[in-house]
Amino acid sequence: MRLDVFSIFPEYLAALDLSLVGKAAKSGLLDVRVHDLRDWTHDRHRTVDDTPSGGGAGMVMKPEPWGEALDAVAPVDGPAQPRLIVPTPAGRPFSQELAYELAAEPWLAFACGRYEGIDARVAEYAGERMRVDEVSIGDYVLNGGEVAVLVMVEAVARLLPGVIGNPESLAEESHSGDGLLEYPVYTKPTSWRGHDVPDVLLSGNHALIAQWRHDQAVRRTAERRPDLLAAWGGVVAGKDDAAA
Ligand SMILES: Nc1cc(-c2ccc3cc[nH]c3c2)n[nH]1
Repeated sequence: MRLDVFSIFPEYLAALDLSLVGKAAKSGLLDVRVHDLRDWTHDRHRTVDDTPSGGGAGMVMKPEPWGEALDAVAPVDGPAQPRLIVPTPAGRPFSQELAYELAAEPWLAFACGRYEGIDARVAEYAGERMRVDEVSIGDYVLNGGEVAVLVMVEAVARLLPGVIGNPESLAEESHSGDGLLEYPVYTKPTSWRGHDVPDVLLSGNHALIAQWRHDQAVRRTAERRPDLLAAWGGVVAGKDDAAA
């Protein structure tokens, strides 16, 4: 997978050189290219923003640098076009389902906005030749798209074959196949500062352990994300079990 990221703070994306994504890039599973949007400005101040049409507070990102950046990185007459992801509080919710969908794309491009956002015509223009998704990573407001891109790139990259060591662990995560939150995990020591690992996990009885983990996942989901439980539609062992 090729990933292009456009930002006026390219150093913000240095985190993509680390850990899982960094290793995937070094191994050739990912081709990560970070671009400074100001490389497509032509004035002495490398201007990327201007006042909002119609008035209002703050500044808006000018369309021209974005148009030139997209044309340079994904030429109109090129052999392929990326899927463009634009982080915004006004976007469709990012989800594990969308992460899996994006992980199947050969080429993603991320447009990091700043100020009050990017001139709306940029997404319109890009939409004439590539798929554009305006995406929110949650109902809270950041100062720019860079953090959202780091979140989405990590969520997507870890789904790529060969990126994480044990693909089986993907199946048991929160928001994975069964729609429940993941169960609590423990390791050694079995007793720590007066807190013990649940006995069932030391029993060696794999059927009992699996049942306990499922029950814990249902309980957690009922307590913390009743909305997911409704969607899950599974039979809760008993009202008391889930709520206790
Ligand atoms: N989910 C979410 C996205 C954002 C976001 C994304 C881009 C920009 C550009 C300027 N402010 C921004 C905020 N906040 N919260």
